[in-house]
Amino acid sequence: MSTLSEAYRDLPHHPHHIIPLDFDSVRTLPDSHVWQPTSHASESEDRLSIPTVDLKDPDAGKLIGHACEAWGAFQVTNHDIPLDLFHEVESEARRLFSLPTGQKLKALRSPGGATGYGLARISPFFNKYMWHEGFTIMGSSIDHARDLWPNDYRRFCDVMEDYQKKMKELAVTLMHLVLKSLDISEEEISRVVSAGGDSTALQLNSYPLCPDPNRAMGLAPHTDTSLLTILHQSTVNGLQIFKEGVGWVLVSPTNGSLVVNVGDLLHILSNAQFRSVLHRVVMKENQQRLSLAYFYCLPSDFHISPLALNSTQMPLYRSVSVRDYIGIKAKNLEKALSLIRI
Ligand SMILES: C=C1C[C@]23C[C@@]1(O)CC[C@H]2[C@@]12CCC[C@@](C)(C(=O)O1)[C@H]2[C@@H]3C(=O)O
Ligand SMILES: O=C(O)CCC(=O)C(=O)O
Ligand SMILES: [Fe+2]
Repeated sequence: MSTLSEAYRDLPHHPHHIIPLDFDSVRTLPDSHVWQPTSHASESEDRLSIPTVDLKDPDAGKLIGHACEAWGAFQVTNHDIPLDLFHEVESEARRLFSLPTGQKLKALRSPGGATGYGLARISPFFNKYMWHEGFTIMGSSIDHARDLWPNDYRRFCDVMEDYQKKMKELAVTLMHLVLKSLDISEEEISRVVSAGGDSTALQLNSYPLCPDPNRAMGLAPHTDTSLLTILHQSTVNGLQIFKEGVGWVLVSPTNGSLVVNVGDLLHILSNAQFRSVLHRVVMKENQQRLSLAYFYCLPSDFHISPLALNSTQMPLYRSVSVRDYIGIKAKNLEKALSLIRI
């Protein structure tokens, strides 16, 4: 099996698109980080929100299916992940992002690497920089953590491992419900879900305090490449998802609930019945914002094609390896799905 990180090895980034700004040293927003003002759904539409699904509801599978079809996203409650764990991960993430820039750069993602400290991978597609720094973990974080805290890395690694373990269990539960709602056979469900187990990533996102939040962009519009993404947001607003016919809709953090997004791989697998959701992070508040995004993906040598087809449906996408899809998306951020359309 080929790990997910292998897929990024031949897609090196220029250091300009890896090294974040020294956010602590700037007093005004540099021109390189100034974006056009962002549009927003109207106030009445702003009251719209993505569906919330109680995981203990006997109808959870059906409700998740409807949410994925209508929104490509939902919030999940009653997931049994203790609130304390979110607080511990947030506290370790804060410890990391509050290190001096020179120290954080010791864990910088290498040009062909997938893990470590740096800008979002989508950075090269935009002519302005985002007000964002990230830290990507795939399994153990020991190598980077040792570089950051030579004598004090254990706690960070343990907390991140514990969180990834809990997230994986939740992702497996959600994947079973999602795929069942698509009427995919048990055999196919097991094949997909078991392949996903070792191809996951945890992204710690920080949106530092910004001198001019209205002209900055936290994270530019994108869809995730994953099957599913499970997101925890700190108490600060900023995440918006795009709903056709409505516009950008705010997803406010609610204590303990997690946001689940449909990613491109599930979009392909479901033959576009569940569409990967466009989302972004805007900087409206005068506070640092943190989020934890867990990506449930597939190994790079997995060949993905539409599975949810009845006898009258034609596949909309050709079969493609995850490695090739990531390669296509690395060159064409927005058009990747249309480039594999039959
Ligand atoms: C598994 C992954 C998804 C991701 C690329 C990555 O290897 C780890 C970082 C992820 C992230 C987080 C911020 C947004 C995003 C588009 C990016 O630039 O890096 C996603 C990537 C993705 O979904 O393609
Ligand atoms: O910070 C957020 O709320 C969203 C993060 C995100 O979209 C991502 O990591 O892919
Ligand atoms: Fe995302």
